[in-house]
Amino acid sequence: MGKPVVLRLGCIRFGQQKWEEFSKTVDLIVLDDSMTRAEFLKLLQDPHSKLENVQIITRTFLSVNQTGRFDKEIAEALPASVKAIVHTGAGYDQVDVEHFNKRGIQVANVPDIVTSATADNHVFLLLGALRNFSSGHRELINGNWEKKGAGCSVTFGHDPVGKTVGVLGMGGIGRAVVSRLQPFGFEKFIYHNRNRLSPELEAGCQYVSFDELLKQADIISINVPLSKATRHIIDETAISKMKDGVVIVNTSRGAVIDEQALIRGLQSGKIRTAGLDVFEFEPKVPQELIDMPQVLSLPHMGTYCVETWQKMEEFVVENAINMIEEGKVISLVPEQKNEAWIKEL
Ligand SMILES: O=CC(=O)O
Repeated sequence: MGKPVVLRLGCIRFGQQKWEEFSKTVDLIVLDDSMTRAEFLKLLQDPHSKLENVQIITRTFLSVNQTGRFDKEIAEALPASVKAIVHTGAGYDQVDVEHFNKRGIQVANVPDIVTSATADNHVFLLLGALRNFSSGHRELINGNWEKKGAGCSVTFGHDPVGKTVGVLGMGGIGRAVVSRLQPFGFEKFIYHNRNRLSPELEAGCQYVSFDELLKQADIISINVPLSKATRHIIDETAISKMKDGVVIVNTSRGAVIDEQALIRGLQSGKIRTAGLDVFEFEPKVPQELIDMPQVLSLPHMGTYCVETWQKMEEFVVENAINMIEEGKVISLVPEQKNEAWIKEL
């Protein structure tokens, strides 16, 4: 029997050693970076192409630039040999799981490894937005400190004291954000999830409805995955229910917020400041958001730490090895866990 065939989409940055060892045990296919979606689809459908027997496909977030989303069209075009898609990241919104389900293809992500780095990034943006550090940073970079003197024209920020943080999405990352923020002296932590957590996981945070969270929070910390249910969950209506001068922090996915509504909210002052790592149409960022000094922004760097990234890339290999040896990935995405065909494996 030949070696298992693995297709890797996207490049490896820090986990080369593990990938190199792995590549000795499999037939690893790496496609050219310049490949387009049309070329990828053509290759998948060609019965004589090198992808004919591929069993496992690993992909990175940025490989979407070559292949586009892993949607119905790709799911249906995959050769029958494909048994698993392993995504290098926690958020797998680029993969429409239902269509892979229909074909009995397992989908895996990298859940826990990203938690600390993403939560650190969130806390940086939250404190930075609360303190209006983006405004100060721009004054310094633009030379206004020297010209105008101490304080120049920076807008003052606010203390954590007396403020309520509303956490939308208290999964692993939301909880890590709360535990990091607790020593800073915030007044209260409230959260909203589809389901209430156990008291142990709540760790002193109060469970509230979505509307109550919007109404009570001085700072809204967004940590929900992007899905049909959460796309534009923060829209014009939601923003209108928030406190005047609210701070919004988003490190999950841009499309959780209606970006145009966010811009209007910032322009009117309803939203005082925002800390953003993610944008609705990445890598495109609206000029309004770039120009506003009250927006502290990063180009989706939540997991960009050498150590975290290396572990993510290595975990993808572990998932692939488990698939080869046991017929199952390690970290199956939650929506597949109760599928009958999975239970039979
Ligand atoms: O955005 C990063 C991730 O989903 O891991």
